[in-house]
Amino acid sequence: MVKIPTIKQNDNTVMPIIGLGTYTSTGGDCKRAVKDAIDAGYRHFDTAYFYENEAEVGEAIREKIAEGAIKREDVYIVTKLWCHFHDPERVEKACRLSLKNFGLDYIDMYLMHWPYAYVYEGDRVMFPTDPSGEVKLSDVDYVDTWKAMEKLVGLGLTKSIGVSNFNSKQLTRLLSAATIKPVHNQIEAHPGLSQKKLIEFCKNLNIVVTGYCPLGRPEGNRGDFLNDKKIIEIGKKYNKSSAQVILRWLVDSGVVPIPKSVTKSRIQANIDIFDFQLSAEDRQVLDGFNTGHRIIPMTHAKNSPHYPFHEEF
Ligand SMILES: NC(=O)C1=CN([C@@H]2O[C@H](COP(=O)(O)OP(=O)(O)OC[C@H]3O[C@@H](n4cnc5c(N)ncnc54)[C@H](OP(=O)(O)O)[C@@H]3O)[C@@H](O)[C@H]2O)C=CC1
Ligand SMILES: O=C1CO[C@H](CO)[C@@H](O)[C@@H]1O
Repeated sequence: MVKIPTIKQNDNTVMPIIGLGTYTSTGGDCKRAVKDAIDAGYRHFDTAYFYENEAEVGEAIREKIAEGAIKREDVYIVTKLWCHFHDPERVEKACRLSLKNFGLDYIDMYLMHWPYAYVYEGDRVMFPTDPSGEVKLSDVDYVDTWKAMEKLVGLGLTKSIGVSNFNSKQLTRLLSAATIKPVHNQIEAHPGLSQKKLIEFCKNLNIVVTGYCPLGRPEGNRGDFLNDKKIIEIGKKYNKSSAQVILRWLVDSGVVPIPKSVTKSRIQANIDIFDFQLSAEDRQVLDGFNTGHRIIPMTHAKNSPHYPFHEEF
């Protein structure tokens, strides 16, 4: 079993520096993946209300606790408030819904999934749309949503709170109003979008960056970075796969990656990255892939005043 290093965060909580992503893991695959991951050594799990798999993640963890394999305090569970729950009146209810899905009494990290909001039309209506098919945006300010999230910590529903997909200006504005500082900013990070400026910005504020789509979200045989000859060649030097090289590069870049997999061998391999060190030269090669291209631009929200990607970083 791999022993994953941990990081101490700005609220004194501690988190493993790589986790398991779970977006699109459903239908039994998710539960099996979380259990395989626990066996492999993972102790950090990333999900969201939006992924509709909190129940599977919770079931896997509760079964592993019942088996005596882990204790609740050994695992770090991250989930997220979806955009239709931003109205401060809905935040506590949304968090309690997630806890009910998990079958647990606290979350480790509750993130605001995006800075922009949607109109609420029901708990399960994730993308409320108008007759022309446009997503109905709401003008709730993320600062007001954050104020409601701060109360969740006092209620003991979550140990920590953080944000996702916030740009540097939004973080600055949030910090000027916050009583509790965000612990995380979860952002897209992979060789094509290395996010050096935002990572440095967050580091200076002592905010941990967790990185989504760390492998560039490969699907089927469309491997992009995973099939790249230069990355494969680097891997050969260390007897590692291109996925392992990329994940190690992210960790060395100050990012906590959360690769998703439902494949046991990949789940195991993706954390087997702590027994080698990339040379400065190899890290530079990885740095050279940055094009700034986003896999997840969420352009349907570009007219929201809180859309994050109009800024440089
Ligand atoms: N905050 C946010 O807005 C967002 C957060 N996220 C979070 O980040 C996580 C990771 O991002 P995600 O979009 O899933 O993309 P990833 O970059 O993690 O790619 C996942 C894909 O890579 C495959 N894969 C995993 N490991 C390997 C490997 N070693 N070799 C080859 N293929 C591999 C998986 O296949 P298979 O499962 O079949 O093995 C899956 O198809 C999400 O699952 C979610 O938890 C993601 C997007 C946005
Ligand atoms: O977490 C997420 C997973 O990916 C989705 C896009 O495919 C995003 O909408 C969402 O933020």
